[in-house]
Amino acid sequence: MDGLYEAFLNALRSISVSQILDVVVVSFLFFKIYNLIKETRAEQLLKGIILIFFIIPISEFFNLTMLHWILNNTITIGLLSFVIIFQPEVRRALEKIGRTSIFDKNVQLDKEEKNKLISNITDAVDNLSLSRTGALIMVEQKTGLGEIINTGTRLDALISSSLLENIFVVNTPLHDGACIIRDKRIIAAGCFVPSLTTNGSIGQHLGTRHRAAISASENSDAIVIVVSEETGIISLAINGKLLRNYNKEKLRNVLLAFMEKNERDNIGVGEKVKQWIKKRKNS
Ligand SMILES: Nc1ncnc2c1ncn2[C@@H]1O[C@H](COP(=O)(O)OP(=O)(O)OP(=O)(O)O)[C@@H](O)[C@H]1O
Repeated sequence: MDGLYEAFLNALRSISVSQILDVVVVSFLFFKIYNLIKETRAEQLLKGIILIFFIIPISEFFNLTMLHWILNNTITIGLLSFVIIFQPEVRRALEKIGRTSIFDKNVQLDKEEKNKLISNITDAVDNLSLSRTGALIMVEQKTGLGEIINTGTRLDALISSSLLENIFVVNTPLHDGACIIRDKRIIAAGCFVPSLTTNGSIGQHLGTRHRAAISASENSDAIVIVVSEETGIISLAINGKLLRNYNKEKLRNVLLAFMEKNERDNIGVGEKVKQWIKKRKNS
């Protein structure tokens, strides 16, 4: 027993700081990668690939030559197909990594400004829905929407519900396409979203406006609001998912929750430390 204990201690002593660091960094990376793709189509496939990684050494240990050969080749082809099939998810994940702030802090609206912005949006969207006027509104978050903005007409006007409503009046020059909101301003209108979603699970009854909204939310962290011209239904596209049947109150709550979540996610380490110290002082 003493020998075993001694051997255990020796094994512990032989672990270097760099090895511990190595394990911590790799675990952190795996955790981050999993977080990036969880709840996407890629999650199941990645779980499968990880499972195969564990089975490979077992098949080698038991000398199961054919299984070992098949699994080895599956891994190579699987990783390649993963990148090809899940190109939108991989792209979104890489963009998310690019958005991760370490020291920078986003310009944040104060509570009053945020409430005013949300009221302007929800008032306009509610009226557009009642009058069955089709609309596509993108609220920019951390991903810059410059590419989309450049396809439309720049307005750079302080947001108001009446201006937002006016943009989508049928047969006016800017009503077709998307309107982009950045901070408290309507930056552009009549913008073209360069792709439509290829997600096969979207209902056939949804046309190009809704598909463009989902695509925009697949490729950015923007909050995208759609009003259907046909039904007046208000939908939200966020992170590649379309959430249907919103009313004014529900939309207000969700917009507030998402904006606050994004703010929390986007603050830099410096700010997080400051908040932690403040919390400790107050407790
Ligand atoms: N790629 C795009 N970028 C921006 N706006 C788009 C894009 N594709 C379509 N739209 C907008 O959607 C309108 C067409 O909507 P369509 O009827 O095809 O979609 P829908 O999802 O069925 O919406 P609705 O329920 O309002 O009819 C276009 O006139 C245009 O304003």
